[in-house]
Amino acid sequence: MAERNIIRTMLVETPSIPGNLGRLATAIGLVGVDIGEIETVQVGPTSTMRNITIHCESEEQLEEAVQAIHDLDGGIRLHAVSDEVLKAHEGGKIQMKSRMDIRSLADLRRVYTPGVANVCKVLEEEPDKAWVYTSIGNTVAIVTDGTAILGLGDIGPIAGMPVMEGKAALFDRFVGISGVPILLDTKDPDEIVETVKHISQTFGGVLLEDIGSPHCFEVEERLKKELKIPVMHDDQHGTAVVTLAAVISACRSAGVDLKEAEVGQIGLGAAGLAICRMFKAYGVKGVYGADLSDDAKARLAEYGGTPVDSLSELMEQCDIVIATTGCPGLIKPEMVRKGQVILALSNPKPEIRPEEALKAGAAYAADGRSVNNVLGFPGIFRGVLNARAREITHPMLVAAAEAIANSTRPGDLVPHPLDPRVHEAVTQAVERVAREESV
Ligand SMILES: NC(=O)c1ccc[n+]([C@@H]2O[C@H](COP(=O)([O-])OP(=O)(O)OC[C@H]3O[C@@H](n4cnc5c(N)ncnc54)[C@H](O)[C@@H]3O)[C@@H](O)[C@H]2O)c1
Ligand SMILES: O=C(O)C[C@H](O)C(=O)O
Ligand SMILES: [Mg+2]
Repeated sequence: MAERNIIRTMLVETPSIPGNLGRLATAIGLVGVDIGEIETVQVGPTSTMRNITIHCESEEQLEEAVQAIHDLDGGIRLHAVSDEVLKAHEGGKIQMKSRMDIRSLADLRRVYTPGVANVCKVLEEEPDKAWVYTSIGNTVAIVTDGTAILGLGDIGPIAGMPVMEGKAALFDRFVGISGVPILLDTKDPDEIVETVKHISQTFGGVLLEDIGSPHCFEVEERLKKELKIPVMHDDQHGTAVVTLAAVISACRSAGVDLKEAEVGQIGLGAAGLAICRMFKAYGVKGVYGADLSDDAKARLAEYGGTPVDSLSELMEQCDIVIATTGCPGLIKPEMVRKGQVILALSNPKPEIRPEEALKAGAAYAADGRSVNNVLGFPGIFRGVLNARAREITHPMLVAAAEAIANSTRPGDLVPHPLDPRVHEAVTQAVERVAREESV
């Protein structure tokens, strides 16, 4: 099936004559557009108004659908076409809310002055109690400099805010953590590190998001060293955790020993390099990697991977291929080898669509919508915050990957992100390792 990323809602009026809705649906379907929800908004004496959600491959296809409805006779009328996704973003996706009700003067005095002063004094004497008497221990900064927003590139922090708000919404929804987006107007590693250090007391942890390579490596390493709270670059380690989980599942289903498999990676930036490091540490012997940048390939070699110059050579050689380039359509169906596992993880569009890869002979294929770090980062942070761990360690990440793989139904590569059990399983696994490490 083709990628249908353009989602619109059409407000259509149909005269109340049986068969009209069928004619309308047929006209839309004939131009190749998918129909999603249909909501009846008004039933009048002579006609019915409905909101019809459609999923299109391109703007041209959307135009064709609009024209097809205009061409219908019998009084069917298209009143409006709206972008519901854009509309859903009006006002933003998150907000800071009070957990206390303030209705009486007594409430006011408890929440605010003078009552609050006593709490301040308690914390002055014992700052550690901030984890009990403030929201710090349940709040994570989501920090970006806007340099690698999804696969859209260096589009700046403001353009990246919808992604950061999305991550905050996921934190809240899956593990009850308050995520606070922080947009940095600098790409300079020294300035990023200094800024995050100066604001870090506000938070129980720091999630670095969509910070491009190679400066993301230095930024994360320095912050991990200099801060007393857990820091994780999601695009590196969140992605590596989920990728390892998907590959463990694929190998289980196929009866293949992952350690003996040949793994090929296309794109060795933040995500790609961390995946290589994770696989090598897991004991995978053959990790091969291609990238446009020689520096990126040199970094792969430092971690024990083998750089490869040609994409087709890599595709030919490897049992498992993982792409994180941000380059849609980079893998052509004719490059796919029968029986391969293909994870084309770039968002918003993959290097090859799973349907295409499977048709071309892949045994398992997935894209970045399902093999997505949303399966990892919420539970990883919940786990370390529960245990009050000061850092996120490699054994915690491996435990998270195994928890995700163990929560996967036979035949699937990863669990569904809306299944609360996966976030609970990751939380418990990470918390257990964190507590073991602290004794
Ligand atoms: N599914 C997920 O959970 C997930 C997580 C993180 C990143 N990603 C996706 O991975 C992609 C990369 O993200 P990143 O943070 O690693 O970015 P990045 O900029 O750090 O790395 C991208 C790398 O790909 C290389 N590259 C670009 N075009 C290439 C080509 N044609 N052939 C070979 N190499 C090429 C670049 O040189 C760079 O080293 C993005 O599209 C992002 O959405 C997905
Ligand atoms: O944001 C996502 O959906 C995953 C990942 O962090 C990415 O940058 O693509
Ligand atoms: Mg990201």
